[in-house]
Amino acid sequence: MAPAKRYTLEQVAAHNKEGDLWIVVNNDVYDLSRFADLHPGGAGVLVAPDIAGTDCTAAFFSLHRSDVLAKYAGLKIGHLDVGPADDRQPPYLVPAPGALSPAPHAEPDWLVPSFRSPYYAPSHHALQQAMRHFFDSEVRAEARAHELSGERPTQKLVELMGRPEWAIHQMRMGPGRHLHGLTLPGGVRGEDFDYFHELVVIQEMCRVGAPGYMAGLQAGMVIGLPPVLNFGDDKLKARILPDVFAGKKFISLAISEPHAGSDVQGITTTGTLSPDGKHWIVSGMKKWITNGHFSDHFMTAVRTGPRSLTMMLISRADDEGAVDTRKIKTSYSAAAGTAYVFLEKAKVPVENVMGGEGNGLKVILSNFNHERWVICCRIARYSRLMYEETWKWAHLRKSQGKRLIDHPVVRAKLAKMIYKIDMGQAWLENITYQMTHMSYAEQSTTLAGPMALLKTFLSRAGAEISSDCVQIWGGRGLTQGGMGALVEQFQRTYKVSDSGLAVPRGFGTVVLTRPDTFALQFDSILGGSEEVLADLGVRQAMKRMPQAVL
Ligand code: HEM
Repeated sequence: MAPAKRYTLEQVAAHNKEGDLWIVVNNDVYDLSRFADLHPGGAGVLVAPDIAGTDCTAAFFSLHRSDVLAKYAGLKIGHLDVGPADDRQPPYLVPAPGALSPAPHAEPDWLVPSFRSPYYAPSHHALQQAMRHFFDSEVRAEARAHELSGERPTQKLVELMGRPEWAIHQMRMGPGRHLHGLTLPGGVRGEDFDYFHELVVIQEMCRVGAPGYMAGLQAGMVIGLPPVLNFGDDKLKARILPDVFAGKKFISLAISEPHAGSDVQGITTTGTLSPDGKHWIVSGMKKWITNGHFSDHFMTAVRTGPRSLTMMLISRADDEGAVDTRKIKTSYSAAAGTAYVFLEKAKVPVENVMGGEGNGLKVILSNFNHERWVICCRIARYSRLMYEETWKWAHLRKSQGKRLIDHPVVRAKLAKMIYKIDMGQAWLENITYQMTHMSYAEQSTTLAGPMALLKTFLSRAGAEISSDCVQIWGGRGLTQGGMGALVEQFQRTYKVSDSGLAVPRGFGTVVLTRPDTFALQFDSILGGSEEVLADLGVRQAMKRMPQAVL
């Protein structure tokens, strides 16, 4: 490759008018002669005397994200000649794909070079590096574009994630036999994959900063597939798992309904056994089904008797025409494919029943702790990303002659963000450590309360961080795209992270009201999640209280 051309500032200055317009940004020279009329910020700003033909790096970075330079790399014609090669360090640091952020507190402590952690081994670091590189270079650009446009993730990308060398869909299902025999990114042995590895995958995904798009990227699988893994027989697993893990087929969890969003007892989707006993005939309607619009399979809660709820796998291909879906408009990105699912006498083979007839509640509840933990990993990382965005912005943006960071009121808000994100991550890692050392049954009894309180804390902290970020960003925190894009998205979508996978599917919190009945509360739509989960945490603690303590 020929060496890039080098220009002096004097040479650049000669191109300073409409039709012949060069500028310097971060030691690179751009020819904007033909782009000026297409510039989203207008041509006028570019031909202004303090911009045209000058090094306008500071002005540029106070108005654009560094992604803009990557997207418009074709406008670059060479480098600024700044003397000996050793001096050519650009004024603004744009981290390369895969790099750690140099901004303080932008990474959890275990990734800060001078910090030590008892939880993470070399294999966690190796996986983190591989995941960071993958998501920065393969996913970020598509994710941010589709978050705005509402397009679902491309099939090409979903299949790339499913390739054996990445196995990302498999890793998102957590530790287990489905990973055995695999060599995972970073050289991690499938048998060694633990909850900290899973945490790494989830948190690296979140860093891309596109919550609706990320929901479109197999979130339905994360909540819809566990019953197949935990209750499906070998034949069913062999039929369903390979294509889902390869990213060729999609699965959703289909529980919530328009009339029974918060109360599973009210589920009206009904199944009756066919006269030959070979099929369930299922009719009804589901709502808020994440990925539903493009899913091939639906893990569906079906009423099979007055007091009997049964989970069954309903596939479009099993009864073409009996399963239909329609997209629902949401406040988060349409990329999530949130949908209605209509079932019209769908014929479901009896072998597709999960965990036995009438055991639907057991199947649903079996994944609740894990699902809440996944949500905690997500909110913790999204909140940190919002802090990072705002911290960097506070250094770029000037107001009243000072940078925002030089105002005590802004620093006070950043301080609150930092202690919340670092506390949340530390608590999350402690709980994750307990998970790696407990049996599933032990986790259910011992960790349900702490997990509920952790999620309450993280979702409350996320709401407060989002609000403080918008205050600092001002109007840019309220307009889509551009500098404040991530903060704007988060204030509009953190309820999705808050209740995570629960909002789209309609349930978040299980409240055991009587031993034989239960209600599932919407997590954040009705605003009850924090209160309900906090109460669950306290009630779980009450169970552990001896009869009398003086
Ligand atoms: C390589 C050169 C440039 C490219 C490729 C570029 C591209 C863009 C793009 C894509 C946007 C839309 C918002 C976003 O995605 O961030 C934008 C907005 C804007 N640009 Fe540029 N731009 C360049 C240089 C400049 C320069 C030198 C200035 C003058 C200081 C400028 C001023 C603006 C303004 C005022 C906006 C609107 C910002 C807002 O809505 O807050 N641009 N530019």
